[in-house]
Amino acid sequence: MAKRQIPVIVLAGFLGSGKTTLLNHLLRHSGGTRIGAVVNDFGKIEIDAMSVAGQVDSMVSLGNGCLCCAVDASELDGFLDRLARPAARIDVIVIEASGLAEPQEIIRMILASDNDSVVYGGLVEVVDGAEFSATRERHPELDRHVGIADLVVLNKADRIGDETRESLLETLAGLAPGTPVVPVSHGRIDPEMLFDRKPREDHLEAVRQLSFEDLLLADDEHDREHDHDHGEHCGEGCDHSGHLHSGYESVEFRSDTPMNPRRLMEFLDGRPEGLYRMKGFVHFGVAGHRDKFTLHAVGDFLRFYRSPWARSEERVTQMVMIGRGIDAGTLKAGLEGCRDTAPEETEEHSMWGVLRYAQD
Ligand SMILES: Nc1nc2c(ncn2[C@@H]2O[C@H](COP(=O)(O)OP(=O)(O)OP(=O)(O)O)[C@@H](O)[C@H]2O)c(=O)[nH]1
Repeated sequence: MAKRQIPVIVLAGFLGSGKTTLLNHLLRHSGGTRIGAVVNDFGKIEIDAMSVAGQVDSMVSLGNGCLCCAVDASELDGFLDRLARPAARIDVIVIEASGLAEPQEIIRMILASDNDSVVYGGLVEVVDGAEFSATRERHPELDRHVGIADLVVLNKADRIGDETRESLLETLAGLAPGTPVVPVSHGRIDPEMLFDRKPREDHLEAVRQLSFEDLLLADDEHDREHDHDHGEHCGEGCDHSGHLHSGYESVEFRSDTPMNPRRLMEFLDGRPEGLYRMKGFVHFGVAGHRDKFTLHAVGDFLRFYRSPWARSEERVTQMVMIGRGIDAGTLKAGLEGCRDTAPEETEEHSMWGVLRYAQD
């Protein structure tokens, strides 16, 4: 009998298009299918990895830099080996590329892998319905990404009208003739479009039999060992010219001191144009608002998602900012100026500005 190979699906799409949202949707609706995820964050603080962890059967994180530029593909190979080993009983592997990755480079790495337990399973390109037209003007490379996709997900359908949607569908059909394009909101595609779901009972059985602690622990160790300083850009020694991420940099910010809501909103309102993407978690510590506020900014879009902190979670603010022509020093200084050493004295109405953009 032929050996069963595990499909490796690449999930790509520009910054903030909804890849993590789609991956989380797949993980929640996988039925009995065991998904292994490889998450590639562009910034040093692994916000995407943190947003996916806990929902997935097994995850490895390729943080800090762009996978597509890895000089040495063996790191990805090592991760694929780990996820594909029979004991992990993974049915499908999804690689969430960073929002600035060149998908064809990742596909090339998968095809070049000498692991015969895995097989390239296709490219899913997520398109941000609200931003695509503008982003495409700045980054004509995106047309090529759509062109090589096996499935195009026109996401954020809820943010566009019928006319825009029809016009985008037409544009996408022109860029990828014959490729299915599915308009959705919040990445809610039918998982069967990507893989055959197995019955739930088998899944429960599998979960009972297996612990993935070892994999996660091994990842931590691996991350420590490979804490190579790629610099705040992608890396030295790789030729980025013509790559989507050329000129982009990421800036990280972390604070144990809570943030003042009013000052943070002023900072966000005045964020520079080149700062396209922000994501992270904010701790305000203001009475009545001591929850975790997950922050997402994509272009002009800004949203806080409010949720309780997990018991084990540190109450810290962590943020990644990605953009072009941004000044790391100015951004960090701006955020440092938002720190609030006495949040207990901050009046509750200071939160109003934040709450206007918040949802539970
Ligand atoms: N209104 C709306 N918001 C969405 C939809 N899908 C995702 N979002 C929001 O868009 C923001 C970015 O979503 P992510 O899933 O983090 O995007 P991403 O592609 O993983 O982002 P990067 O990894 O930074 O490239 C978040 O605030 C999501 O909640 C959608 O269909 N509609």
